[in-house]
Amino acid sequence: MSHTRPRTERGAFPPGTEHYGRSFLDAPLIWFPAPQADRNSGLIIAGTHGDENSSIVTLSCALRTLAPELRRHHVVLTVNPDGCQLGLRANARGVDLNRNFPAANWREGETVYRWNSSAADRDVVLLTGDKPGSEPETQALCNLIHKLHPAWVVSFHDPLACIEDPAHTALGRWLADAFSLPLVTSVGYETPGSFGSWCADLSLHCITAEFPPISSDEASEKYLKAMTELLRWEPQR
Ligand SMILES: C[C@H](N)C(=O)N[C@H](CCC(=O)O)C(=O)O
Ligand SMILES: N[C@H](CCC[C@H](N)C(=O)O)C(=O)O
Ligand SMILES: [Zn+2]
Repeated sequence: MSHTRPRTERGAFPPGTEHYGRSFLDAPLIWFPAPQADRNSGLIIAGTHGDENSSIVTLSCALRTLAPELRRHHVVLTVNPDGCQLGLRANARGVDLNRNFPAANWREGETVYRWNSSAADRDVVLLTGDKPGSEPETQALCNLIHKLHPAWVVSFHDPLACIEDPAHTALGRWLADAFSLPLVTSVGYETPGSFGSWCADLSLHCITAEFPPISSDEASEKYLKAMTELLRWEPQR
């Protein structure tokens, strides 16, 4: 039996999508439960930053490529659908969701990011939210994780071109090899109130996978095999 659907049948998602809340602008927050779920199932997320499209598209392509009954891990393609619709890093309220998680290190006020990969400085200002976990997209993802108890989470971003796995695990090494990206213990700057900070407070293993600055078109070719294998990854026995 083939592990993949023929290309002609990859236009539509397999059935079985569920909703876990609504965005600020009332878009559905969608997740894709794993047909092969068990206590080892992880959660794969993308689109926390709505302007980081290449991993969203590649993860979508992988979901439509793998024979659905073989998927072991749950997926959220787009944590921040309003940001995607508006072409924003932030959500529709100007909050960087990856600085809004109710982690012990959450900081009130503003945060900054780089305009694009050519920019030397992080000088574009966003908000961190009125309080930890103030945003509906953040709250809904936290609730989904409390319900699912995933064994691990892989969170896709771009364009820093690395696999950040502070815990040095087999999955981190596998990702670095499969995506041909360097394995690091930190992205190299502080991210208070980030998803990874919140996971660390919960002792939930979180790996951040940062694509390089690459188009969705190129990423869907270069990384489709690795992303499809990630959806059914299991540790070597
Ligand atoms: C260049 C891009 N707009 C950006 O902001 N890059 C990083 C953050 C990357 C990410 O959130 O995945 C930055 O340097 O702030
Ligand atoms: N480029 C991402 C890095 C996230 C780092 C990760 N360790 C996390 O805590 O989510 C950001 O600036 O939001
Ligand atoms: Zn990002």
